[in-house]
Amino acid sequence: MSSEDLELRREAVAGLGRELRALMETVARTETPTEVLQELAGEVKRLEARFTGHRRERSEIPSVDVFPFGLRMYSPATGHGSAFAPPLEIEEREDGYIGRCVLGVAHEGPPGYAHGGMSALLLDELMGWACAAKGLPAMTIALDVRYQRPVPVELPLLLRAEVTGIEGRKITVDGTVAPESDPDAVLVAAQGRFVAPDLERARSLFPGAKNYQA
Ligand SMILES: CCCCCCCCCCCCCCCC(=O)SCCNC(=O)CCNC(=O)[C@H](O)C(C)(C)COP(=O)(O)OP(=O)(O)OC[C@H]1O[C@@H](n2cnc3c(N)ncnc32)[C@H](O)[C@@H]1OP(=O)(O)O
Repeated sequence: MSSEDLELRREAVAGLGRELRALMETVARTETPTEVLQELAGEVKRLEARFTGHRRERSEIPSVDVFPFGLRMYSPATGHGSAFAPPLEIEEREDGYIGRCVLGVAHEGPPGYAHGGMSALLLDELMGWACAAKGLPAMTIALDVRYQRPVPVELPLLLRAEVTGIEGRKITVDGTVAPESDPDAVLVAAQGRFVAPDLERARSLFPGAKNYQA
């Protein structure tokens, strides 16, 4: 695919993702009549049939992605093509990574607050980016999440992740979730342990990743 075609496709994937997220939020909030819901289910099913062409296999890397060090368009945390992702917008800083997002009612656990799994998901992802920035694309082996205060939905959030230790292929990372307006008022604090798989293990886990060098 030419670079212009790739850019166009990424824009199309992101555009569809944006509309799907808006739809998920509407669905999670609606009290529309039952018969309308029944009709809409049929319409959505018909829409699904319009996704023709190649359907990627389990381990296949999407044509719009850069794996393992880059863009993941369908990541449930950062993917602009994902209906489920907030999506988390991430930015590299000198001391690690920060992420920004606003969660919706579709991400609710307790009414008005985010599901605890969402905080864990977003922190896990951001911590993974912090590992990759050290040249160690890694997988989580442990995640200790402390929920200090509930995370309101519809509130701009600031997430931080910082590598605190590297021992061979093992990495420890600290992460937090806070309101963007008050970054010191930590709502969730986490510590993650990651392992960068060795080359042989990485090749067998991710057969779709071409030309990967450790
Ligand atoms: C081709 C491209 C490649 C790219 C590379 C990956 C990129 C990836 C991108 C993911 C994008 C981010 C997304 C968010 C992060 C997820 O969500 S990751 C998904 C959740 N995590 C998992 O599924 C991981 C499951 N665990 C595993 O598959 C294996 O443990 C791993 C992580 C592949 C490591 O396997 P390995 O390379 O064979 O490591 P191994 O030699 O057994 O162990 C190395 C050291 O780590 C320790 N260790 C390993 N596993 C564990 C464990 N589970 N518990 C405790 N200690 C452990 C060992 O004891 C050993 O310690 P030492 O003896 O050296 O002191």
